[in-house]
Amino acid sequence: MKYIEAEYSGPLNGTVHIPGAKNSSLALLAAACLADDIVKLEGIPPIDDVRVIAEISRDIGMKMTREDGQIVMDPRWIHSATIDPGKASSYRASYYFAGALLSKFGRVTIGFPGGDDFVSRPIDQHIKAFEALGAQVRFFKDHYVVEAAELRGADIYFDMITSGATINAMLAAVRAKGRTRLHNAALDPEVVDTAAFLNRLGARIYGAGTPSIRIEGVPYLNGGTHTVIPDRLIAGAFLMAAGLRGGQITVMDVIPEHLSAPLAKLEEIGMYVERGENHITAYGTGSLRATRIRAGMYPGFATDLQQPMTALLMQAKGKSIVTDRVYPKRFAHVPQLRRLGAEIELRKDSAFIRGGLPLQGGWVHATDVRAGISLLLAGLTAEGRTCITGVEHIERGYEDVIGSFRSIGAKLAMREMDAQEMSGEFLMPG
Ligand SMILES: CC(=O)N[C@H]1[C@@H](OP(=O)(O)OP(=O)(O)OC[C@H]2O[C@@H](n3ccc(=O)[nH]c3=O)[C@H](O)[C@@H]2O)O[C@H](CO)[C@@H](O)[C@@H]1O
Ligand SMILES: C=C(OP(=O)(O)O)C(=O)O
Repeated sequence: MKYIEAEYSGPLNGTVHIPGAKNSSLALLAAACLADDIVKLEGIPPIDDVRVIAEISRDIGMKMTREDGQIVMDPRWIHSATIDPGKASSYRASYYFAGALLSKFGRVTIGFPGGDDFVSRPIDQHIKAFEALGAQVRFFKDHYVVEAAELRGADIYFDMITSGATINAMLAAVRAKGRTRLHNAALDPEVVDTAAFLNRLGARIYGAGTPSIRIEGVPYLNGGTHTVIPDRLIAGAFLMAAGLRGGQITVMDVIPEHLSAPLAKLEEIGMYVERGENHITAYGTGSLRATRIRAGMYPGFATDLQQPMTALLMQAKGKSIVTDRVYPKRFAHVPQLRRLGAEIELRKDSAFIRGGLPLQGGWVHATDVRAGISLLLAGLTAEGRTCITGVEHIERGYEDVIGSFRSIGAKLAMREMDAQEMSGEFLMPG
């Protein structure tokens, strides 16, 4: 079994090129099914979730190849809208295949979504959107079936702001008959990116990035080329790393506006942030102030950044509080951080952090991609060796986590467990 070994590293300094966004890529790759000709996508990261999509694409007859850094998708020969339950449940965004295949096939059979486990991740709003457009949805043990003889435009009111259901409703409505209006839509950059991509193929989506999106159905979509937006979550975590020990990190090829809320927090706790046109530099000043984080939907502080932020706030003297309004139970990283000596209490859906305490290396387990990054950052500030298992979760979102952090001076290595380590002595649950 693989694990990441992290050692105390001192200030981190350097420049990191930020890859295309995982969460946008997963939507765009499924959205390519809607086209009637070849689609080329630039900047899709070669991460594990994308490898699963390549397998699904092969199963349904969509040719997917990587040529000169572009992903080329040929949706003209798709012959099946049945997605293997095992593959669907090995990542979260498989649900986009339901929205993307429905208008062409009238019936999609697909396994339940997997992905990071935050206690509860319902898909009722996706189902509500499909039903509003005229589909019937039936549930079975390990899969569900979405069926619609014809999709007709409708008004859809989301009960809460959800990026996944907003994108999925757009995918289903693009080739529906007539006008669809999405109310209380998510504002996330990934929603805007998916709409921009579909519009490039000939879709008519208006208002993406606002709470009201209007979609005028079209009978077909052309091929085309699109570049995925940069990964704001990877960028955010690197910028936080600059604050750990007073370093200086520049993230290149980003859209600084996508990170407004986290950057404001970094400044609030005493870091210095310089915003360029397509880059951001964060400077750690060596002393951090405690603060209050309330993770919320975009443009709020991203739930996917509260875990690396927690690792950073462990370095800020005083009491910080982190609350997650999107996933109130998303604190699986906390018991693991405690194993390194962190004093963090979980009360009423908030983490109360007593910062400024020394950390001591140990064995910890990453239960999801951002928890893994949180543990990695903490490991870089702990005395001795921190060993992080659950690497497969981190690799769902990062192409080369070791290489990219090493390029800024982090002492990290990928290791294989030896016989003694495999005996389980080090793998006690949190
Ligand atoms: C692949 C992908 O893009 N994943 C991201 C996406 O997940 P995902 O698309 O699953 O998250 P959503 O934006 O849909 O979820 C937002 C909130 O709505 C709730 N909800 C959502 C759908 C639904 O049918 N019913 C419902 O109650 C969720 O429980 C959550 O509280 O957005 C999350 C919130 O920014 C991020 O943490 C994930 O990294
Ligand atoms: C929650 C995340 O991913 P997913 O929705 O794919 O599980 C994440 O990227 O932090």
